[in-house]
Amino acid sequence: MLTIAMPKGRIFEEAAELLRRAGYKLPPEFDDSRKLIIDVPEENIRFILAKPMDVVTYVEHGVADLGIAGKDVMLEEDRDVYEVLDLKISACYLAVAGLPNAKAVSVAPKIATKYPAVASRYFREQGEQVEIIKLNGSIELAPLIGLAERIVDIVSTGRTLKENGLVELERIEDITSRLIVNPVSYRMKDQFIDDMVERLSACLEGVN
Ligand SMILES: Nc1ncnc2c1ncn2[C@@H]1O[C@H](COP(=O)(O)OP(=O)(O)OP(=O)(O)O)[C@@H](O)[C@H]1O
Ligand SMILES: O=P(O)(O)OC[C@H]1O[C@H](OP(=O)(O)OP(=O)(O)O)[C@H](O)[C@@H]1O
Repeated sequence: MLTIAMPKGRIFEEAAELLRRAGYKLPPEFDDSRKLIIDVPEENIRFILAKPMDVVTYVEHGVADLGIAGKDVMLEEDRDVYEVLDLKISACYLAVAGLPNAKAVSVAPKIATKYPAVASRYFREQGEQVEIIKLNGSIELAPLIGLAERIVDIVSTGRTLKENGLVELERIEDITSRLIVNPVSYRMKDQFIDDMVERLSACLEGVN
């Protein structure tokens, strides 16, 4: 039996839809349940429903063979898992944003973000010394209340930036969700995993 860590929240619906298009018969309870473990015996699959940031932890520790995780999480976490397929769902991007016409700060401007590793790496590559402030959500608040000069956050429609009077300053990286695999599972259950990768790839053909 394969165990797949599925992210709750935004990614869930698109991921479930993709699995169904690939021919996996997911029961109706899948879409509207508070259960955290859902067995689908007909497919020989157990799904565990986890927070998006935790999916990679379950897969790294081998309690899930596979998982679906945003590239943003992969970039932030640097875990020992294989990324085997770009599922091309839940598209968004990471960007630097701030108030328009903000005055330049001479030493180490403060950057608020849920992605401290991504932000540190980005500004190091830019040769800019910054101070990173880790937040867990509502990142756009930080420049509005003077906690930070800029933010690094996910942008999708751009609505949150706009409605809070912020502007995008630099685009860091495009993000989509990825199929990730535990390295040991990859060797032990390879034909099951290869089959899933093949079926999902076939669905994605022609998707840009
Ligand atoms: N507009 C968006 N904002 C945030 N994440 C997005 C957006 N669009 C797509 N994504 C993808 O969805 C994932 C986040 O999903 P979701 O918003 O459900 O979780 P979360 O808010 O990060 O989790 P938590 O409940 O821990 O705060 C991201 O990792 C990213 O890959
Ligand atoms: O460009 P948009 O379509 O407006 O989407 C981007 C916003 O969505 C996410 O926040 P989320 O709704 O997950 O809330 P959070 O701030 O609590 O993480 C992200 O952190 C941005 O704030």
